[in-house]
Amino acid sequence: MTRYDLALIGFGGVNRALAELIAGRGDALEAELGFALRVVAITDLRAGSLVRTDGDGIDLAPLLAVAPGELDFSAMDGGDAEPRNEWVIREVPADIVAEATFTNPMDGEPALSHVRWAIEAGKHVCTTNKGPVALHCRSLRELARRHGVCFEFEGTVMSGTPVLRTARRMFGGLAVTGFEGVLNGTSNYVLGRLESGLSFADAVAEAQALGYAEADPTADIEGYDVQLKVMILANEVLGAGLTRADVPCTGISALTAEDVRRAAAEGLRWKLVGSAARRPDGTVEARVAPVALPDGHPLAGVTGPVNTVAFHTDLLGTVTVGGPGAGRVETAYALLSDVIGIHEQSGRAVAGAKSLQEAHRG
Ligand SMILES: NC(=O)C1=CN([C@@H]2O[C@H](COP(=O)(O)OP(=O)(O)OC[C@H]3O[C@@H](n4cnc5c(N)ncnc54)[C@H](OP(=O)(O)O)[C@@H]3O)[C@@H](O)[C@H]2O)C=CC1
Ligand SMILES: N[C@@H](CC=O)C(=O)O
Repeated sequence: MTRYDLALIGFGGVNRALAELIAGRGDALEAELGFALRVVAITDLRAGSLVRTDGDGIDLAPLLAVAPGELDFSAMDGGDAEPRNEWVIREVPADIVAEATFTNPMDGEPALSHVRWAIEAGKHVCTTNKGPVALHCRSLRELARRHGVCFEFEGTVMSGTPVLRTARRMFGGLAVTGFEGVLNGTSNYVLGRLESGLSFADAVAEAQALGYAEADPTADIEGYDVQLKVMILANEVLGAGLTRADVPCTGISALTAEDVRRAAAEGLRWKLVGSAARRPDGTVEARVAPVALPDGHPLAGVTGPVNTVAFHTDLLGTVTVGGPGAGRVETAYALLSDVIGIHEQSGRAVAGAKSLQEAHRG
């Protein structure tokens, strides 16, 4: 039976939920997926680092019993008060690094370094962190290719909803000409709560408590989170090569509760829409802006933390993908789907190597 040893970098909502998945249904996953998962290292800004590479690795249940803000690895066997990220990523023997620290829309750090260190150390990486993917995907992919490892990031767009894999695997032979979508769970949740009478501040606080918001919710409200997601989608699906400067961005902070309620009374729904379209000269135009959509519009009915993106294609017309856009468990599932993707690719690599050996022998 194959086993993957995981190092979790950042132990907030998402990686904690991944640990819960592994602790709660590891055996069922093993039976269904054909591989076991063992967590051998965890680092976190506040909790420090914890490394156990013997036996079953880190015993997750006692950690998960401690409230998130109160975890302290320093007194534990294999623990340290410092988050020794570089040492853990480079030196601790793990197969896969799961990166889920905060998204930095300016330069992608510290996650960019975490991803680079892992790849340089010959480890597969999966991340939900939009910074390194939106800003440095091409160079990280090339680095991963050179080191023969996988670089996976399904959770960076629409959380656990498999929009990137759908576009990559299912759109072969189609020309995608553009897309538009509701791509941020927090702002969409906030707009809905404003409509039902809540204040802006209370609606944002709810989204934070529910695990939808970024560590700094300004990114959700001012649209930077969607800007990164539009870059990732456009670069992956349209081959665009967009930078932040190419994606003008307006968030929802200028909208008042009164604006939202008045629009609703007139049959309009304010949505924060991210879009990209191929111009006739082949370049790609993209933007993020709030739009008041008429009730019948396919994106007008997208509520709460749900996200939806409509891809425009030549052969199928519009293809719409929808599902959870935020949430701890939903995003942890994206990491699990990345691990499954790594398993499939490793399987293919092993099968390829075997058939090559067989060809040489034969
Ligand atoms: N939650 C969601 O719905 C989704 C989240 N994402 C992305 O996933 C990532 C994680 O999200 P989430 O778990 O919700 O965020 P959290 O803020 O809950 O967790 C991030 C954790 O990483 C820790 N951390 C920050 N910097 C470092 C560092 N340098 N070294 C070690 N640990 C560090 C934080 O510590 P401290 O709290 O002390 O700062 C925190 O515990 C983010 O990049 C987010 O954008 C993507 C899709 C959906
Ligand atoms: N803060 C983000 C989380 C997922 O990327 C959102 O609200 O959509």
